[in-house]
Amino acid sequence: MKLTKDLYQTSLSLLTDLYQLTMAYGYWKAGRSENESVFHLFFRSHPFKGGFTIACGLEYVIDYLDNFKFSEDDIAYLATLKGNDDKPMFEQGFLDYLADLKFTCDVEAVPEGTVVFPQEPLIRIKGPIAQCQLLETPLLNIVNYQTLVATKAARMNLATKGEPVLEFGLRRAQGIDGGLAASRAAYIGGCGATSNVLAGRLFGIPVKGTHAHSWVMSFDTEMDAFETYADVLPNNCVFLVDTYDTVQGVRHAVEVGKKLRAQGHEMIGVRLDSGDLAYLSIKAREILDEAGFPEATIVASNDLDENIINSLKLQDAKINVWGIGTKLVTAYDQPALGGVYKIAAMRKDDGSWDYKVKLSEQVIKISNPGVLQVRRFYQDGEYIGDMIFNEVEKIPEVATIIDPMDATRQRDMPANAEFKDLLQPLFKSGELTYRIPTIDEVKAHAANELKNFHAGVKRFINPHSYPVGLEKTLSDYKYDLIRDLRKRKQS
Ligand SMILES: Nc1ncnc2c1ncn2[C@@H]1O[C@H](COP(=O)(O)OP(=O)(O)OP(=O)(O)O)[C@@H](O)[C@H]1O
Ligand SMILES: O=P(O)(O)OC[C@H]1O[C@H](OP(=O)(O)OP(=O)(O)O)[C@H](O)[C@@H]1O
Ligand SMILES: O=C(O)c1cccnc1
Ligand SMILES: [Mg+2]
Repeated sequence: MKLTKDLYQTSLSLLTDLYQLTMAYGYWKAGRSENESVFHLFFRSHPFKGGFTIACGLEYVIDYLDNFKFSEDDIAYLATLKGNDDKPMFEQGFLDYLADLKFTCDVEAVPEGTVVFPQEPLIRIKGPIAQCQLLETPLLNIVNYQTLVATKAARMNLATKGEPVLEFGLRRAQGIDGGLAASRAAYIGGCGATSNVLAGRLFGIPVKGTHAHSWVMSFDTEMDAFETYADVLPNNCVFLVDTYDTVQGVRHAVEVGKKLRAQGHEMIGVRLDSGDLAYLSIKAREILDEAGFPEATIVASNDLDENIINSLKLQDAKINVWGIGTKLVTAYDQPALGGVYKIAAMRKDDGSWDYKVKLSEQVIKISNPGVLQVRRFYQDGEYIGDMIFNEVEKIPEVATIIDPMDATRQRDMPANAEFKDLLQPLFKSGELTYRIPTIDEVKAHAANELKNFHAGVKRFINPHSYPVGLEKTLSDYKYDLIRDLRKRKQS
């Protein structure tokens, strides 16, 4: 395969599971492909046993939808697919339909960087069912991973309490696109910069870095290595001090730092990459301070995550910059977000909606019917609860929310609370109507959002569960529908 030509210049419309295409074929053949439907993309529980999730990936989704089209090359490939009888899987009429297909859906979504909760639709797609169906896999592929990594990054940045986190993960990321998407999501989640130069180029993220052990090892002495680096990049010196003996390494950095200063440059600092990072950072701080480098930064790296950062903070570690790779970009302790995409309504001939529910023995897996919107209530600058409601039905004055997992848990939102609706219009009849924010706006939005939640939601151990519920008439309707479906199942 010629990687760049075949993979990166192809249309992404085939980036879907085969069953989406066979279902689209079925809808078309049965004369149902244009029937209007509503699908929601949502997840069922927070990753990392946490209390919050940062929505991410929407700009990719917008780009995907805006370019959604089957090229001649795609159609030619689909024409080669065969069924079990060795005959073409799809008839020509369907391939012609795909070749002429234009994206015509209405799309609403929660802006990237917004803090979101289980059961809340992140994206809502309304339009011809064949189109909605084809989008399930690519949308989940994009949103699940970026949301996961943005959330992991936010947790790590909460742990460092404002000290910069540098994302160093490219070498451990899940392939080429994984590496790029991770760098983007990590930046949105709060990281200050990435080592990934292509991500810097593509997304406008700051790039930063130090040097590796190989640099030191390629010289006869550590001093030689530091001095040569200082000659070449006098304004970019973060010396990696742990190749042989960390304390000795810090002393060598100080010596080179003094020479740099005499030449009018300032050493940025040192990096620790092994050993007891609490003990060694305290020791390094002492040496640097005594030698007249109180401003020198101490960067730490080595399999860090939010829990180790917390522990290092408790040990009074003197680390000011945190380099994190593997555990960030692989979302190490939970490598996938279980986001799903479910149908929630079909338009009837008389123009009204036929609402849909997926039954399950597990309450958490019963889907929510309706054309859903999320209303977030706030009081005195703090978010107090979210209400999932059916936008096309009238709702009572008093906002009562009912826990979708336990109908006995309900509460009324105060009448004087302010609110905002989270899902914003992106596409109207297939036309993009949304101003795509810059990545720095998205990052700032995520940081602001997190500030507005009670600290309990953000703690790592047994986080407070923020109130999210179904609006009362929606909840009642859902239970009626479930009872109805169960009765039908029995008969
Ligand atoms: N003071 C500390 N408290 C808690 N965790 C720490 C502390 N210092 C380092 N760690 C973490 O402990 C792990 C140490 O990993 P490991 O046992 O491989 O040691 P190492 O220093 O990398 O060893 P080596 O010297 O062989 O490279 C890393 O995840 C590191 O972030
Ligand atoms: O530890 P991470 O969070 O993944 O951060 C990135 C790591 O990548 C580099 O070393 P690498 O892991 O390639 O080698 P080493 O750990 O064996 O030195 C670097 O020195 C960091 O330790
Ligand atoms: O610049 C660094 O220090 C760096 C970059 C990638 C991985 N580890 C460290
Ligand atoms: Mg390593």
